Amino acid sequence: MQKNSIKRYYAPASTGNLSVGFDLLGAAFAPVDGSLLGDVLDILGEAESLSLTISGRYVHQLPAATTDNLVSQAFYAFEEALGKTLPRLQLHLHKNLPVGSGLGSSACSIVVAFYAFNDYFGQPFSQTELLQLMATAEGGVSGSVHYDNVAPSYFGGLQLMLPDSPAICRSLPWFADWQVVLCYPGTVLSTKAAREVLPKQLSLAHSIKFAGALSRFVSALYSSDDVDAAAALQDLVAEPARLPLLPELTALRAALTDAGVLHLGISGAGPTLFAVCNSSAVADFTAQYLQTHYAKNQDALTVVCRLANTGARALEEQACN
Ligand SMILES: Nc1ncnc2c1ncn2[C@@H]1O[C@H](COP(=O)(O)OP(=O)(O)OP(=O)(O)O)[C@@H](O)[C@H]1O
Ligand SMILES: N[C@@H](CCO)C(=O)O
Repeated sequence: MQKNSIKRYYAPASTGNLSVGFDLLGAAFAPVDGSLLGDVLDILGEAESLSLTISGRYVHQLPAATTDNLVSQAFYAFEEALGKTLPRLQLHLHKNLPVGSGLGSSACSIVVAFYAFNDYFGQPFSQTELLQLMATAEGGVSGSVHYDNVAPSYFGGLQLMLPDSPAICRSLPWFADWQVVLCYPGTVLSTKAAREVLPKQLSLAHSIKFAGALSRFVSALYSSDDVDAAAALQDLVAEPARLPLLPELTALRAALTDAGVLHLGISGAGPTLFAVCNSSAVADFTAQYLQTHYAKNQDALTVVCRLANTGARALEEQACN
């Protein structure tokens, strides 16, 4: 029997904001146990028309029509940006991230799709062009263009957005001993809805405080000052407005701070929470604590992670009959 090879691509989960940098900071994460946490896209071959099949733990949270899937939409956006008709692909998405979770689920599917198409069709777009296409697609979902999920999912690491500079974002240092526990409770919170509650304006004093906290965090990273970096992790923009959507946060933060957690914050637009820890013992305790006190149903997901040093990539080619 003849064997065909399928092309397999992966992009990691991400946390936008990282509390201190609303819309300007984002990090990609990978489980400490070496497993993958993100969506996988297979290009099975070419066909007369575009097709998309989907499997995975969170397939039930996706729109029923595959034409509404961001992966299908990414194909047509990629083709339109290229300005020429492309061969139709047979695609299969492994939907491993929960939708409307704050784990950058939409960004993850978008990133893996654009990355895969660019690789498959011979890299017609530069990294910056591809990032812009990803951000535009993400903006179509959330209602406004922000790079803090697509950039880390594409490049990996902790990314600072610099939208007015040619590179759009830059990688920041991180602390080797920092682990991040991600806990998705199993309930859906749409990014669009969580953005509608945000303040439309900030006062001058508030803007200065926000800029000061982000500058303090970035400066602490470059100075290898983990104590000051942890102290700077304060959300002065989104959290006050979103707290009514996540009423458990205050009590969880108090309990986990007592247990040695450096910071507990909202991952992206929520409802996932992220906890920064500087030892495996505290991270493991935190994962158990959040799973017991924050997880709400069978869709819940709690993972102890480290920063993902690599972002979107091709996985080893798979042989199939
Ligand atoms: N492949 C896909 N992955 C994720 N969402 C998809 C996909 N295809 C279509 N969608 C739709 O896109 C929307 C994604 O919503 P939203 O941006 O709130 O989720 P999210 O990306 O998980 O959140 P966040 O950006 O806060 O992490 C949903 O309406 C969902 O049905
Ligand atoms: N910065 C975005 C991230 C969404 O995941 C927000 O908080 O709305």
